[in-house]
Amino acid sequence: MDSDSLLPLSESLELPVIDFSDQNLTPGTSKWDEVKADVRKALEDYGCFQAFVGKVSNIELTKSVFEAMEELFDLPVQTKQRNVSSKPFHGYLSHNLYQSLGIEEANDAEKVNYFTQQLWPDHGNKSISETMHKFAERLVELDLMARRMTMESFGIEKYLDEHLNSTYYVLRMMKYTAPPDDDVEETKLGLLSHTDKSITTILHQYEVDGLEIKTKDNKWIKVKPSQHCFIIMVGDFLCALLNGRLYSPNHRVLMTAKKTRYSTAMFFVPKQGVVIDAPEELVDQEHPRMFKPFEYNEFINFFHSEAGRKAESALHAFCAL
Ligand SMILES: O=C(O)CCC(=O)C(=O)O
Ligand SMILES: [Fe+2]
Repeated sequence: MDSDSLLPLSESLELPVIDFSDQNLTPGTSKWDEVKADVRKALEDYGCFQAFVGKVSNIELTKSVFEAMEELFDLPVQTKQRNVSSKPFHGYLSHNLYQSLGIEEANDAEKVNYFTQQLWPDHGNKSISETMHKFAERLVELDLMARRMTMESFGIEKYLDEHLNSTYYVLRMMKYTAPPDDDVEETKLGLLSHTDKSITTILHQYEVDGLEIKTKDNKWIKVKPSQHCFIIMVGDFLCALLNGRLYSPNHRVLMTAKKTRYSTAMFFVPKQGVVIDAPEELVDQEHPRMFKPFEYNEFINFFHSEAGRKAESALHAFCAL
């Protein structure tokens, strides 16, 4: 087991919750600027926060997503293995307690149909396709707000359109089997500590907890599942794009409850060929350039190499100046 297991779990710390439920949350309003300041502060402090999206708007949708996941993961392994992609680690994955299915560009209805047709070649699955598509659209909406706020808060909003146009989306659905009934922490690890190889990620836990975020002073914060919140997190590429001004937090899944756990993660990722380079506005004497420009796939290839897997931070090992 890595040294992470020795770190204390903070009982008192909780991730900040920021209210995104106001229908009038639009750029240029004072409400927008208020929320933007909270987002900036939370991302500086924790690299992530919980976005509260309202008491009612979300419940039906997340319930349908949960039911869809139960149906999907109940399929035979050979069927789930038909969820393949030309890109590595984008399709069905399974190890220890963890299994996951992936939908590329889940905000595009045709791509979601393609996914259900991989699993049900005769006629797909209309209801699951519609649910996952609607869910992805909702997450994209939320991400666009958070990313606009973040870029505005660093005074680089003039690059926003270019930045958003160079992004695509991957939705992953995850199921973690209940751990064995023993007191060994290692057997409860659903997902090893990592930083996300994304620009941003939006996570959601369905009923059962497990997600833990590492603070800057090396404590684990356990995030309680909430029907009304999504966790928005900085990934390695946003860290590089912002010249290290925000950091991508380490996080893991520890299955302390003896229950099956479902979660979803929407990854916002640079498109093929996009070069990540911090704009000049973020480089000055106080903030010297931290990373050399790099292309997404080159970094991913490094990340999956022996050296990348061994590195404490693949991002720093790959392109720190
Ligand atoms: O299952 C979770 O809550 C976290 C998943 C995660 O961190 C990931 O897929 O990168
Ligand atoms: Fe992650």
